[in-house]
Amino acid sequence: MGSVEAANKDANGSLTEKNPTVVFVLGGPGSGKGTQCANIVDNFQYTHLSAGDLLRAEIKSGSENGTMIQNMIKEGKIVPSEVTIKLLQKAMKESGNDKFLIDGFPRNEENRAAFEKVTGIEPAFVLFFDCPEEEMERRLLSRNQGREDDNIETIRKRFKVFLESSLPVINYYDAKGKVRKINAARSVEEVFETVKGIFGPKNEKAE
Ligand SMILES: Nc1ncnc2c1ncn2[C@@H]1O[C@H](COP(=O)(O)OP(=O)(O)OP(=O)(O)O)[C@@H](O)[C@H]1O
Ligand SMILES: Nc1ccn([C@@H]2O[C@H](COP(=O)(O)O)[C@@H](O)[C@H]2O)c(=O)n1
Repeated sequence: MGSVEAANKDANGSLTEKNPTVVFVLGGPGSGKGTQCANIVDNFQYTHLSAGDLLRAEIKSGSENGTMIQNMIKEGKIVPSEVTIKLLQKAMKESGNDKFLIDGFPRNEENRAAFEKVTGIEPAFVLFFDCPEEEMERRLLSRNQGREDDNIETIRKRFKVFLESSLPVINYYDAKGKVRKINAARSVEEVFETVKGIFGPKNEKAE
């Protein structure tokens, strides 16, 4: 048996010897996080969990939190950690995997500290997709997925929240040497070449 110090908590917050590997995937709205996560899942043994997708699914499910979440998303605000972390824990448990790309989380200091406290999990590293606002704005306005927050008014609010609340989280992990910063203002293929180099051959899926 390993030491308790070496142990993590499982998705329900109980101590376990199992060590899930978590990679946080961060970057501004429209920087290409979801697109690159899909490529990573195709090539490596990771499960992709998008906090935004989980919150949108929660609205659709008719949950009692649905209206609150919908209003927060429309305003580009960050939903309280308690809600998002519960959704992430459930999805982690249901996946049966132990390697996760957690996309769009932690979005602020409250998200970061609460996740660490509740799960005991520290990320292996943090992918940071760095992209100029003008490019992110162009991408979001032509995404055409019917998202209620892909309008110029909400996009501006999301950019502000990214700068004020999410960048400090990236800086926190950068000070710990955990950030892998990627120039996201290139083609999807070029960005993925860099991403592949970060994951390396170890977790690559067999052909
Ligand atoms: N490197 C790229 N070059 C051009 N367009 C891209 C690139 N990466 C993604 N896109 C497109 O930009 C849009 C936003 O990409 P994506 O949804 O992956 O971003 P995101 O960071 O996950 O956004 P959000 O945080 O808003 O969910 C999509 O329409 C996607 O097809
Ligand atoms: N940790 C998070 C992640 C997302 N949200 C809310 O969802 C919106 C959309 O997120 P995407 O990652 O899909 O762009 C985001 O603007 C927030 O309103 C959240 O609250 N907490």
